[in-house]
Amino acid sequence: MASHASLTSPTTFRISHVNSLSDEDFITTFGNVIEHCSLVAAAVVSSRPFHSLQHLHAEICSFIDELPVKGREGILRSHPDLAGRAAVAGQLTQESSQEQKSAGLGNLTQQERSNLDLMNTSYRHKFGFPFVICARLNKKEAILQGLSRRLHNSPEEELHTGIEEVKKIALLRLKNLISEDMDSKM
Ligand SMILES: NC(=O)N[C@H]1NC(=O)NC1=O
Repeated sequence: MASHASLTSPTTFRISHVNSLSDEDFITTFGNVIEHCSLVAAAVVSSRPFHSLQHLHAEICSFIDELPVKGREGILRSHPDLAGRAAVAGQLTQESSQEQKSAGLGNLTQQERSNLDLMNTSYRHKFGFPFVICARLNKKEAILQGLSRRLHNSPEEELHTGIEEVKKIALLRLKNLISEDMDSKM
């Protein structure tokens, strides 16, 4: 089973190349670093030049942190349920599909699937957004345990925790797209 940061991407860019992309190409390339939220890439494009992958990630995180509650909830709502309807219908983004597979979510027992479905539904009902966790940093057992535990949290705690998970997902997606080599000084 794959562990974190081990998913491969066909192309990795040097940070100098990232800084030289047209705005349009930058948004196309980084448009799904935050799932279905190309607005985030469009927002940080004007912060170039970035001196490193971490710098780009920090700009993305600051933009998200400055959003009002509705905006941060919207980011969470842009994520598909883990092993949910979109996954079953084969409608996940390539990134999400790989991440969910790496956690073993493509390989659930019937019992695990029905637990996950029930808890995903309860979670959405309680908080109004889906349960979000960085699948590449967790195996399916940890995801099920985390979901069961987090269901007891307050909406404020879950908004915070979900967004922190989105930032972890974004960092790993960026690592798939940008090489961290000697060139990362620009
Ligand atoms: N619901 C949810 O956590 N989805 C996400 N997690 C992840 O690692 N990739 C996703 O799409």
